[in-house]
Amino acid sequence: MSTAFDVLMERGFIEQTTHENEIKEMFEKEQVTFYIGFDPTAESLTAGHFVTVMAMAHMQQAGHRPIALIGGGTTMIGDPSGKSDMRKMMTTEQINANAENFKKQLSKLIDFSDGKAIMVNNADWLLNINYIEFLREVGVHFSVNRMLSAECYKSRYEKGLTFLEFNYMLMQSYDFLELNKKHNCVLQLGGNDQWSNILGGVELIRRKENKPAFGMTFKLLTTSEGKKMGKTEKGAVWLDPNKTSPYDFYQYWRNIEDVKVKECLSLLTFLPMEEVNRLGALEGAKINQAKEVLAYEVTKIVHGEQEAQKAETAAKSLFMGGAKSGSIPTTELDQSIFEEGIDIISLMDKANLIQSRSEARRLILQGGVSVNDNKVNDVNVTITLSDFKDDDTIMIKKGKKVYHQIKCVNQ
Ligand SMILES: N[C@@H](Cc1ccc(O)cc1)C(=O)O
Repeated sequence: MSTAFDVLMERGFIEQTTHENEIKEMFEKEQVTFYIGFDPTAESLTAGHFVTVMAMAHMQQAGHRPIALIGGGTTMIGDPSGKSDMRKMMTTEQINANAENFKKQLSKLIDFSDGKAIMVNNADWLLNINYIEFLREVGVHFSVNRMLSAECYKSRYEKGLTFLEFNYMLMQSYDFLELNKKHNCVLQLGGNDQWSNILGGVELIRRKENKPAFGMTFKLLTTSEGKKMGKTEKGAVWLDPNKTSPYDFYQYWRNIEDVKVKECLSLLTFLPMEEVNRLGALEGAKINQAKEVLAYEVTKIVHGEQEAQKAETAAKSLFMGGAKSGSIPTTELDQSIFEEGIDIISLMDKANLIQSRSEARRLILQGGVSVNDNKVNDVNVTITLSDFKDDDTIMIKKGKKVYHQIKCVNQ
């Protein structure tokens, strides 16, 4: 029997664990109550939160009990972990409104019926803390020297870390202690940027209560350039359909970089690993099949099957509609060119789509060129025979409106 730990490990979620062997053993023996915190700093959860939500869902499916903590109290402070600037201070009204949205979204993704999961808001205990009592009970267990060397604050020393934010770690640690006492919560999970905050809570419970407590962090999804995934030129990819339409949401995953497809299938869908491995091994033009499955599955989880189907149909018909209308300018090129392979810029040049190679390069880097509905991310990408569809054509899209067909002919 594979445990929740095995599942998360096999799917590539786990980045760091505090006590790996004990955690493994615990997962084998008992139902574990664990928690993940979400600070309602915006109107909606984002694609960035989605990895941790998926981990929560896998844990729940394996029979463990999630606590989703909404950080109504911690958001009053603002987590400085990994941030180069201090966040704008938010009003209580903003925080409460966002918290309501977070609750609704989480309730769609995790099963909260019959106590199978618990939702809490740390405003309920943090807002009433007595300063002196808190310092004597909690503050006494934290070493300022150690806190100053924590990885998560490194990026802040240039611009300065305020005392307000410096307290954040203690607040999050206190949450874990509170949940440990109230709900017997023994494990905190989170993105890898949360490692120091999680460690703070683990050590607080161990010192103050003399009880076991554990922490584990997950991989953060990044692009091949190391930037946070789930962001577009227009901003974050939101889970709220009013902020990012199910169609745009679908298209984001449909146009993901080739090298990220397998990782996303593994972390963001429930497909069995055999299927993830099969799809992840597809190459050349076939990788588009894998991207279609990814986009469909992620959209289904977040927006439901109907919206996923609609988005898929719309994406396909937009592309096919363009291709079939007949009015699309077409350039015929000999098959030998594609047997050898031709780089995208030279191909666009042959089709008279560009004034200069530097224009083409700029366009591609801005994400303004796609081939067969796949964004070209690399100026050196080579087009070969395998990119052609059954009717010997490929579609190049330049900017928002210019479609151009390349027909492969055998002269
Ligand atoms: N600090 C976490 C959110 C969080 C808040 C309170 C907690 O107890 C745990 C986690 C984040 O920024 O993502």
